[in-house]
Amino acid sequence: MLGRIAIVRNVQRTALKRSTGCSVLRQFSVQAALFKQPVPPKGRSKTVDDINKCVLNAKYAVRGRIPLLAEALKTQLAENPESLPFSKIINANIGNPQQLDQKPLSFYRQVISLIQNPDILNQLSPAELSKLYKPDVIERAQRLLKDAGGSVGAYSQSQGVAGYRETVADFIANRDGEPANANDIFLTSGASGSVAHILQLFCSSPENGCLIPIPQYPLYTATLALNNASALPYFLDEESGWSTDPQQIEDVVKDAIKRGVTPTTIVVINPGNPTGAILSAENIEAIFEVAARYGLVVIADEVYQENGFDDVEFISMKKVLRVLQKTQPGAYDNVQLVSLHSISKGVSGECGQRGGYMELVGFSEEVKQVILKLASISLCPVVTGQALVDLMVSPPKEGEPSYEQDQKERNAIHEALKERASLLHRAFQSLEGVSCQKPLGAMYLFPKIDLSKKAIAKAGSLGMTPDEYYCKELLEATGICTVPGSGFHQVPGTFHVRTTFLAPGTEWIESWKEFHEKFWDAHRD
Ligand SMILES: Cc1ncc(COP(=O)(O)O)c(C=O)c1O
Repeated sequence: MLGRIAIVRNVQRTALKRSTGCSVLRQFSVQAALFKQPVPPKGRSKTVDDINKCVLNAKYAVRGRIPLLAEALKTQLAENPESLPFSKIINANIGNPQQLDQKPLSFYRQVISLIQNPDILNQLSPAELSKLYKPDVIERAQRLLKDAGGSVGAYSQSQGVAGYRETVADFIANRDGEPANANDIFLTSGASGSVAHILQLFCSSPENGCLIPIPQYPLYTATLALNNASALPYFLDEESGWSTDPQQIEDVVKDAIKRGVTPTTIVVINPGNPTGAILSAENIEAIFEVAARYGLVVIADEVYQENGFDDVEFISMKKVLRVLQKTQPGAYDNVQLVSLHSISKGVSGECGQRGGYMELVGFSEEVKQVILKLASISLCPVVTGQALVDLMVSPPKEGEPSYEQDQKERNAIHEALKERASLLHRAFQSLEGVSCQKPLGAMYLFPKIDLSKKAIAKAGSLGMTPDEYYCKELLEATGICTVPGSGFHQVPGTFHVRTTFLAPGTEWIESWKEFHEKFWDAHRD
């Protein structure tokens, strides 16, 4: 009761204080007092103005304005299929293979089905089981379950299941011909989880920063924005197949230091997203030279290492580092490398299952413990995602029962991707005002579109960047959803569009060509 009276008095006092002639409020407070209604104190609801500015500043173009418009059009199509000039949305905006009809590899899913439902293993007789699953599927499922402590529903070690990390270490050792240690491997929720950990560690304020390639994958600028750290762009050279210029990298480092920003890390995406370029061993050596001179942690984003075409060999950064360390003893001992891989890409395409790993090279035990602490804050990555990492790095081997079927499926995916990449590349080459570097790997093309002054002015009048305007018009005319090059950053004054070549069929390529011709004619200067 006393509390209520106090509240009423408060209301009266506040109303009186604010009133200065406002009789309505005074009347209200008198009424409230009369009826002795409790007026609970109320805090202000939070609005966008209250949100952490770092979060507000972070941008992520692959799920930006154009994909949002695509979602709205998808809903419109579902409600009224005749209302648009196309019958479906083609999601060429994101490297999400299974959204675009890529079939999951049977071996993976058979093993996963058993570890998710171990009753099948435990309750069926061996004869019944062998009718459903090949022996190597059963063996792998049993091993994965045992390594995980019996159930994938239990938290694992924060660093990832030890047995799975052993498999990853074996894979790296075979790939590079250099030893790898399971203690240096962290299993993560996709490569994105690794990036979040490493950038959080070394990029924590505007006074330190990370060198990122331009064009870049927006995960990097977004994560740096979340950490309120500086992105230090270095430009890839489009005309020479998106090559990396070590002199320019060094200039960026020197310039940052002059401005009071300490460069701590450098990102190298190889094979490149969105460029599709693959770095040569010489290119990689030159990057390590700069990294060694300025003490930069090298983040090697190698999630597309399986996506190579035209026999251009992918060489891991770890392998090149080890060669440098052997041939020039002492000169590269200080280099620290974090290399990333993921189940989302390659022929696996298991983006939704969130699995990946990072290998740490050249870090002290103390630093690794801090990374472990960071990993333990989110307990552990999804355990089935971890199991898929094991499956990705150790597919059925020749002579094993699932080998032939698995190879057939892998080759079919690989060939389809290669064919579509070259088809789309040829289509872009044939379009007026468009040039496009030949993709050597990854899943994307990044054509340059020399938009006219008229198109640029029209975009400005709509409050859009010119490439965003092109993407919007493309989407509204054909249903093809792409990402404006500005989301990946680009040389000022140039305009690009990023598209995946994952979408099946060729009709969408034809409708893009038709759209472009009309757009071009309508926007001639
Ligand atoms: C270059 C690059 N790195 C990292 C990622 C994130 O991959 P994940 O799904 O493993 O988090 C992507 C996704 O498209 C990517 O293109």
